[in-house]
Amino acid sequence: MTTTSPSSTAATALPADWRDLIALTKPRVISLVIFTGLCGLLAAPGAIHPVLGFTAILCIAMGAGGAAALNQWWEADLDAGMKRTANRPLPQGRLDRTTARDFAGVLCAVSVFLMGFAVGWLPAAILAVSIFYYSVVYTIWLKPRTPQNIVIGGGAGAFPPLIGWVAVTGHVTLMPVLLFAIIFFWTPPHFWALALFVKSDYAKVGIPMMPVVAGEKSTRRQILAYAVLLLPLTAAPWWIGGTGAFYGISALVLSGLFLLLSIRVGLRERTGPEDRMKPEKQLFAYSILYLFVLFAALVADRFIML
Ligand code: HEM
Ligand SMILES: CC(C)=CCC/C(C)=C/CC/C(C)=C/COP(=O)(O)OP(=O)(O)O
Repeated sequence: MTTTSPSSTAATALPADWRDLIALTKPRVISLVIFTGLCGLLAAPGAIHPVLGFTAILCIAMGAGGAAALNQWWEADLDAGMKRTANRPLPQGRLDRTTARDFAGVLCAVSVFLMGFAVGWLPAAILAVSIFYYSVVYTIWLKPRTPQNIVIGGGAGAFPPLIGWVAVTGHVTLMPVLLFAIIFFWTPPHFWALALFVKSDYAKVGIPMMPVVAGEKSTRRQILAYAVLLLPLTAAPWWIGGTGAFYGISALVLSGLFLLLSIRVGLRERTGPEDRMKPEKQLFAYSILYLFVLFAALVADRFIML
């Protein structure tokens, strides 16, 4: 993919600004990715030397940032066509594509090798899989092809707590798999709530997101189905004895509210223009707060149980 606008050609001569490099890593989105990775590390049974723990989180941050940068490098032309993404550094021509690609490649490579040499090759392998999953499986393969792109692609952002956990314990058990599953099944309602109110953007650039292909009604029902599933799934770590009641009750309350907001979105039949979709915007905003607080409760519970 090449950026062809005259303004971007002129801008390739400019030195890369560090703020644009940071923007390439989608810092706001990956803040939650890093947080869930940190929570996986802190909730795992056992201990890790603080320097190694810090290194593991740094590697997750670099890997997630590098994968997000690869995503933006690949999608520069698509991003240029959508209102939400048109101001990014590549479509604006503030950064040249080669710099972006090299920056992304270095971040990804350093994250995997540093994780491998300093922390362990199992967390490094899972990190490599998640980078590949986001930048190739989701971005290149699934996203332009199927409305199930984020259902299958949801795996990409679900790995960090598993990586954090395995960095401490050295092996995969049911608990970190449950943490993976929680994020995996959280992703569709998180994203489709947003997709409902930016549907026209995706339609314009031909990305087959669920509301564009299956329509609003079907998307709303599917959001509701995932929210129903999240209620028992988020409580499962408590039921299997992996956490105490503090986490279990927090999960039920948080997921109960998630379900209520999803019912409001899921059962809505008539909607106005995209800028009037208040319940959808509220569900999207809450989805982010929800995951932050749920994972914070997991860690708090571990310290309560000690
Ligand atoms: C395939 C999976 C996912 C898709 C398609 C997706 C999509 C999106 C999109 C399009 C946005 C708007 C961002 C923007 O305008 O730049 C967003 C926001 C966000 N996402 Fe996701 N997301 C996914 C998974 C995740 C995961 C796994 C996490 C964290 C665990 C996450 C955390 C966030 C956060 C924190 C924001 C808000 C960023 C802000 O405040 O600007 N997302 N997501
Ligand atoms: C450790 C590791 C590699 C984790 C992967 C982390 C990661 C950044 C996961 C979230 C996936 C994500 C931000 C999708 C955004 O969708 P999009 O890319 O379709 O959004 P856009 O339209 O805003 O570009």
